[in-house]
Amino acid sequence: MYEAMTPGAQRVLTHAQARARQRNGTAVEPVDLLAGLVDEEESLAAELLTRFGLDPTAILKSLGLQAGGGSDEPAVGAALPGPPDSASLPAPLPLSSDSKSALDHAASRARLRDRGADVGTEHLLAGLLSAPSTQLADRLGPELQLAPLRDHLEHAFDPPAEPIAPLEGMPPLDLSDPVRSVEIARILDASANRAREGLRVAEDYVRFVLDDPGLTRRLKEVRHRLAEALRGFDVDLLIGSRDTRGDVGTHIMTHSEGVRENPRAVLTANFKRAAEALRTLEEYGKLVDVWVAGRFEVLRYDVYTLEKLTLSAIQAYRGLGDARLMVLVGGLRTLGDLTWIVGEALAGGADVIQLREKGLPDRELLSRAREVRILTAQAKARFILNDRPDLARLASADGVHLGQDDVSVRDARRIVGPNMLIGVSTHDRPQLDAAILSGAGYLGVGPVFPSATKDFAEPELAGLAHVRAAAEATSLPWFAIGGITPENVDRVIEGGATRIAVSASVVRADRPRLAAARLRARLEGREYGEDPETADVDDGDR
Ligand SMILES: Cc1ncc(COP(=O)(O)OP(=O)(O)O)c(N)n1
Ligand SMILES: Cc1ncsc1CCOP(=O)(O)O
Ligand SMILES: [Mg+2]
Repeated sequence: MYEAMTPGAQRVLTHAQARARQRNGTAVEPVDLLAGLVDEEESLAAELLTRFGLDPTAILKSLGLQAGGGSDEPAVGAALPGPPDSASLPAPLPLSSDSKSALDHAASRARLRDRGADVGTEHLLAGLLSAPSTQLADRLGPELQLAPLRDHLEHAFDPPAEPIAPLEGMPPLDLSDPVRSVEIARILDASANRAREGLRVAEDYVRFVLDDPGLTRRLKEVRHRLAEALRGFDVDLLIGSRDTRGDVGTHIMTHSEGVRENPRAVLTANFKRAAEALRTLEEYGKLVDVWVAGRFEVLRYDVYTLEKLTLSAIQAYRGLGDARLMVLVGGLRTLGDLTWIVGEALAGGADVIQLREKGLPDRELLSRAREVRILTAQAKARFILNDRPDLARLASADGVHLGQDDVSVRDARRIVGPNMLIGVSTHDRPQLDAAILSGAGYLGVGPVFPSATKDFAEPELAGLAHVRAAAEATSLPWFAIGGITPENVDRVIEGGATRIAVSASVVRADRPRLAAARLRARLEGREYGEDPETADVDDGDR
């Protein structure tokens, strides 16, 4: 197999050997091959990764590896400064069966056009992404989206299609014919405008309706990248070909285009408009330059992702928009203790109850979850179950909360379906960004202070800095958590939090209802006792 590869691809295999040895592996696995591809910096594969926004350093980081770990060993079969001292080289590790399958895929990609072709780094990359057993997408973080590149590579090596015989009476498309190129330029120009406008309308929604800095920044970036990609065309030709008054399409409007029921309908129509326009730019762009066309393809996938993130933010808002005080209940001896404390927290003003039990048998946990479901439904409050998507579904909870070591949002979504809220704990800015991208519906932000409920080592405290970072990053509902009490809650609010999640300061308080009411008052900007509705908290007897 080695001799049928380009020198670059051979070097990749050598790097992969080094990577496998570094992690004390007994065989070269697909992750080693991917790392080997990244190590070979000047290659077609590296160019493709960069073109599809996959930063090589981020890939290595996501695999838990460091840059520069590739081998300095001479490549097998490469032009060498002198003969390799084969006695000093360690015996090569075998390829795992998944790696073999990836190389088989690579070879078949290389030979689609030419049976005698050598396997290059671009084929290796295609093989790695397309061989089902390698499952590289699962190994990489959610911020690294392999799908657009994989889809691109799926047909990148297809043999050129047979030219289609022109239909009787219709001339073939000839771009050297000025009239024809003007027609294509008109299509490209109109689509560029539609894409720009659609993106701008969507950006206005996330900026002014959702007030979401993160989504606004992302949409702006996409608009800028669109402008850059359009520079790949002859801009003068595009504008020169514009004939808005003569465009028959400008006078035709369907009923559905004229009616928008609410701002959300405006949003979805415009995401769709932008994606469709990008598809047109991609398809007709191929007549001008395939590489430029590829950039529109990547942008279209980004638009789909942003549409999904925006719709999740709206859905999360619907579910938790007005919720401010989440109380985590758990560690209670009996069902009676649990129902009492939940009732007190709700009476004091909690609008979300999270059941957080560690170590109860599943059957007991489910039965308690069902009880909390009933109590929260009666009080029109939300119910979140910690850690367990399966039981959250069985108990008809409104949401499930996941930490960094719990199952991923993606896997939880497969269990709970499309509508349940999924909350994610975050302890720093990268986790916050990743949680937003993963489609989380709300976020936990902490620990802000040392907690009496869960032990954290000093360096694990995220502190108020993380609260301030969250306030700047997103409009998704997020709850500051960790050691928050009526005494320190003002500092958290000053840091930008509008919602908090607490446990000990309510559950272990002498008067839980009063504690919840004091926290609630501060979240609403009141002094406790100012509002006649809560001024006289009537604590139930324990
Ligand atoms: C709102 C909220 N934020 C954070 C957490 C903590 O979740 P996790 O990190 O999974 O830790 P455990 O609670 O499972 O110990 C939470 N539960 N709720
Ligand atoms: C589960 C968890 N995760 C971060 S802080 C925390 C505990 C919250 O409880 P408390 O309000 O008692 O600190
Ligand atoms: Mg957890």
